[in-house]
Amino acid sequence: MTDPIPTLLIHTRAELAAAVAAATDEVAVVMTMGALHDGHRALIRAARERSTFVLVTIFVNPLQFGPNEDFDKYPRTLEADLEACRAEGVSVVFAPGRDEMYPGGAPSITMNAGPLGEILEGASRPGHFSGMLTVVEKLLLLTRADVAFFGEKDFQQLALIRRMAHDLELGVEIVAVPTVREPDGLAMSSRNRYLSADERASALALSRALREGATHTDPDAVLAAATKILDGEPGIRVDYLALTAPDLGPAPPEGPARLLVAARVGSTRLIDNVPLQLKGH
Ligand SMILES: Nc1ncnc2c1ncn2[C@@H]1O[C@H](COP(=O)(O)OP(=O)(O)OP(=O)(O)O)[C@@H](O)[C@H]1O
Ligand SMILES: CC(C)(CO)[C@@H](O)C(=O)[O-]
Ligand code: BAL
Repeated sequence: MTDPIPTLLIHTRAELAAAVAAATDEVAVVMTMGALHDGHRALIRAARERSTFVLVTIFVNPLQFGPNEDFDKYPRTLEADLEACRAEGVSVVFAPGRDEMYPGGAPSITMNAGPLGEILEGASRPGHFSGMLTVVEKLLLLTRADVAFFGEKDFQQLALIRRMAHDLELGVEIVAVPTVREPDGLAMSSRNRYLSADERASALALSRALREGATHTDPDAVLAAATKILDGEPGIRVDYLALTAPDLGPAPPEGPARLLVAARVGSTRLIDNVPLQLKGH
């Protein structure tokens, strides 16, 4: 059903300030890099349940891409994104250009993601989390967000944003939304559109491995079951398979814990994770 309030598309900080000043409800923010899919729409719906004023940001942030990553080819689909936002009753879409986000060029002062920014995704993508946190912090301030919604699909990102909000007293509530999957289990991701049919079939090994691992309650059995499936799929190159606690520290003997995976399928890098119920032993 289309919301009766038309979605406003804006590109500048001045327009954003005016839109936020006119808000008559909590400012509920969903940050994205565009190429919206049903995972993003779940975030938007969660935000809509919370507030009548939902603000979606669309910005492919150059600061969080490494020199050999996919910044240039990252899908940019503003018209379709706007349609999705209209259908979900979004009040405002803020889609700034690079100069609007980083006037004067790349900032000389950026966020430090700390030790949690160095492991897993951070080890494979140096500087990624510093760039991500820098833009998230700027967007939280520019939107004057009361509450912001992030997907569990990017679990380490979510953990870091929570920690930044806590450690720096940002005064914003961070809400996590569970991962939305395709019917066959593949976690939705804008990068799935890079996959050929064969690569997509290979990519299913990630969710299958996590699902199989999560049927076990002993950490060694979890890892062994997941590894067996990943090793049996020649079309992927595993970057890491890791069992961690919710804050991404070492896993405790009792749950809750999480199983995370990252792998390359052709030239596409995908990530996924699931919660675990571990038993003490
Ligand atoms: N399948 C999903 N389920 C729930 N949330 C998701 C899903 N995919 C992305 N999100 C969330 O949407 C927000 C914006 O993510 P982003 O625009 O990077 O999309 P993406 O699909 O993760 O893209 P990519 O993985 O290609 O970078 C993030 O909070 C992210 O965790
Ligand atoms: C949070 C985010 C929008 C910051 O650029 C991005 O990392 C993403 O889309 O997950
Ligand atoms: N989806 C997380 C943002 C990134 O991969 O750059």
